[in-house]
Amino acid sequence: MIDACSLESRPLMSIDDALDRIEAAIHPVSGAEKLALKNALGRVLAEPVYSPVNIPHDRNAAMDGYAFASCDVVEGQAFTLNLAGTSWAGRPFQGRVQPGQCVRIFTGAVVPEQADSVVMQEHVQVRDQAIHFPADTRALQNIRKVGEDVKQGDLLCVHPKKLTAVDLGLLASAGIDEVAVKRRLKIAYFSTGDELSSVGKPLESGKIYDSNRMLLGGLLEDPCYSVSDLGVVPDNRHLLEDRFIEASKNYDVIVTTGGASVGEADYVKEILQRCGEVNFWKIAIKPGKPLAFGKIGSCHFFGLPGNPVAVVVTCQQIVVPALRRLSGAPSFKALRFSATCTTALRKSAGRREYQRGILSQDENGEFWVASAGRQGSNILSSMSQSNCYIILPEACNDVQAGDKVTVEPFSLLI
Ligand SMILES: Nc1nc2c(c(=O)[nH]1)N[C@H]1C(S)=C(S)[C@@H](COP(=O)(O)OP(=O)(O)OC[C@H]3O[C@@H](n4cnc5c(N)ncnc54)[C@H](O)[C@@H]3O)O[C@H]1N2
Ligand code: MOO
Repeated sequence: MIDACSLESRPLMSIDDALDRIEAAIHPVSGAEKLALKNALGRVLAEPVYSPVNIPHDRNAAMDGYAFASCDVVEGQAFTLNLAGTSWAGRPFQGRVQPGQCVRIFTGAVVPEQADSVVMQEHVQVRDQAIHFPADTRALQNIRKVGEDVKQGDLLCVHPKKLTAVDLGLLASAGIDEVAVKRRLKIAYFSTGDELSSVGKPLESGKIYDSNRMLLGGLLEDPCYSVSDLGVVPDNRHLLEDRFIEASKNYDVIVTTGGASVGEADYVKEILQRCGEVNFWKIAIKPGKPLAFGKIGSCHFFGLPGNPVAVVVTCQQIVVPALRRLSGAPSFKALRFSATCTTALRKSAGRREYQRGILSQDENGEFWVASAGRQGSNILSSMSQSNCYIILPEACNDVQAGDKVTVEPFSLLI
């Protein structure tokens, strides 16, 4: 698709252009499967769901109290009605409410057909079977109408939608016990590098523990993905090429880390070019510059840089949005807003930087952010201590304490 030499000499592509190229290259999977509702949390709905019923199904009481007919009320006058029986939630009153009668009723219980009002029990006086209603009793209150939440035939859940706990509750309230969801994506990831040793083994001289597979395993945890850890592949052209080709036959997406740059043992982009297509390589972000995106056969390929923080940033900012698109989920924009930076930040113009920050909110609602410390793309400890990205635009230089910066919290809870 693109030749290697021209890739080397180009100015770096912006992350916005890279995201546009990914959007153009990736189309949602078409396969779907039926799932029991209780197993569908986090999955992407494959078709819209309409309600087969009215919710509520029956008129029912919103309060514990007494149900009566408004025609028994003379406005502005106290009145007394005789108790005809009880309507329990799940066990409706079976008889007819005659003029001059009322029914004991509990929240959620069906309101007898002849009644149109419920008064809270705190507002009446009970003497034997006679219920005394005060002069200020209001009729036509405290009744939930048939279909007031959802009407039969209404759209319950739009598609595409990633089903939340609330959606499952809503679908259950309509009696739906099975939904059609998009099939799960098959994703493989592996680390590349001769220096890597898996955790659990003693560390030989010159080796480091492989943290990237642990990172990716966590970052790619999602009910829409079936994720396979394919281990560590050494820096060997033939082995790597074999692994790429083999994995591309069995997975929708391959994510690798390491070997994406220009060192003598960095083979990822070269092999991707030989056995597939490179869509782009290198983007103007820090960390994460030497990211390679392309395809081998029908399998999408993300070659992430080896530095662990670059893995986190590229996975969150680039791979996850791409996977969401492929899974059929609607696109999702992370919340970004302005905060006052309390520390100076080093930055040179050129690449967009995703610095690690610690965000807080004061009692006046103002947002403040401080650097989480050292920003090297090998410094995973400051990433672990941070709770947001401080996003510094390409053209931005050093930031002074007191400057406004854009932040993106890792979660909505800071
Ligand atoms: N001459 C240049 N050198 C480098 C450039 C450049 O443009 N010109 N870019 C730098 C940038 S930016 C990055 S990011 C790294 C990325 O390099 P690679 O993707 O080729 O990654 P490696 O060289 O394999 O590893 C980099 C670093 O990360 C450690 N690593 C690798 N895998 C793991 C793992 N699974 N767990 C933990 N740590 C890992 C590795 O040991 C290296 O220290 O290139 C710069 N160089
Ligand atoms: O892009 Mo690298 O991740 O800056 O260090």
